[in-house]
Amino acid sequence: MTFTAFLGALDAEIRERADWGDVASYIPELARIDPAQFGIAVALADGTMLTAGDAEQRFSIQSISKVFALACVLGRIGEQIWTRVGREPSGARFDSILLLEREHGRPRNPFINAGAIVTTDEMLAGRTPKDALSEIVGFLRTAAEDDDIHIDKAVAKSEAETGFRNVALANYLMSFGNLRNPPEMTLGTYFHQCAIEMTCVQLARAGRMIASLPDAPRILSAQKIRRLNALMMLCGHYDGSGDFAFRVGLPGKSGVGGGLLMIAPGVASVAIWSPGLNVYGNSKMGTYAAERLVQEMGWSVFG
Ligand SMILES: NC(=O)CC[C@H](N)C(=O)O
Repeated sequence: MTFTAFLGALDAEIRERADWGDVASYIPELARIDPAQFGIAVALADGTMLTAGDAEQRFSIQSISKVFALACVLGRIGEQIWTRVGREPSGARFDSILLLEREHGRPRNPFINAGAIVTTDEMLAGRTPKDALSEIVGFLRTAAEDDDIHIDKAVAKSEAETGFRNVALANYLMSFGNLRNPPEMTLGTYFHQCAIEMTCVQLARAGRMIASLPDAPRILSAQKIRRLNALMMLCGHYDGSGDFAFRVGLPGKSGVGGGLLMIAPGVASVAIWSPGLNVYGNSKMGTYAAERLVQEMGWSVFG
């Protein structure tokens, strides 16, 4: 079977299934989305892009934005970010507040909400929310070589109205002196960053630089690429990170909009979208598709 035929068969198989998982209900704009959708785009080292299903459908990238925000901050202040946020798996839900008290307001890693709020706060150093957001969106446009990438303001507004846990996290960070800007300013920026929408094709293109594909724009140093991959492998799926490594064996980052960016270093950048989520808040069918794809292609970094 050719690679394209495999992706088509995977799409057809998934569409037969009834267990899509549940869409994120705590963000009303995301709660309205039909979970029975699936798209996949694979950018390969030879420059080809293979797709199946709803690969051209825009979706809310949500926490996948955390990888690109971190890449911006690493470019801006480098190692200093690690004084404010750790780089260990949390073993807790993406929006958990539990460890923050015990660890004196230093979030475990930049891919859980508390850590990403700190990263966004750092993006705001010396600039307006508008400028910080322009930098993140601009970074994604450069990485994808596609200017048609935008923020869905309705999703940002929707989350701002109901994101009470993030409000709690930001205030808690502030109480430990680990937030420099007013919580509402940092959160407003964070909600807009999470509300960036992209298609699977755009996201797979943006991921090419993290996969070190030859045709990717050279924006990140080799060391930063290694570190982003390490963090994605260990922390990219919250308390489901171990399960993802066990089942799939590649660095990845999920978002509560049902998106999944997965990196086969030197080989491929893969974006998958299916909005129904599993118990960890990661795409249910997306994770299944990732597992099937990696098995078929033998892409696990563990051989
Ligand atoms: N897991 C996610 O994608 C979480 C992102 C979402 N904007 C939140 O903060 O809750």
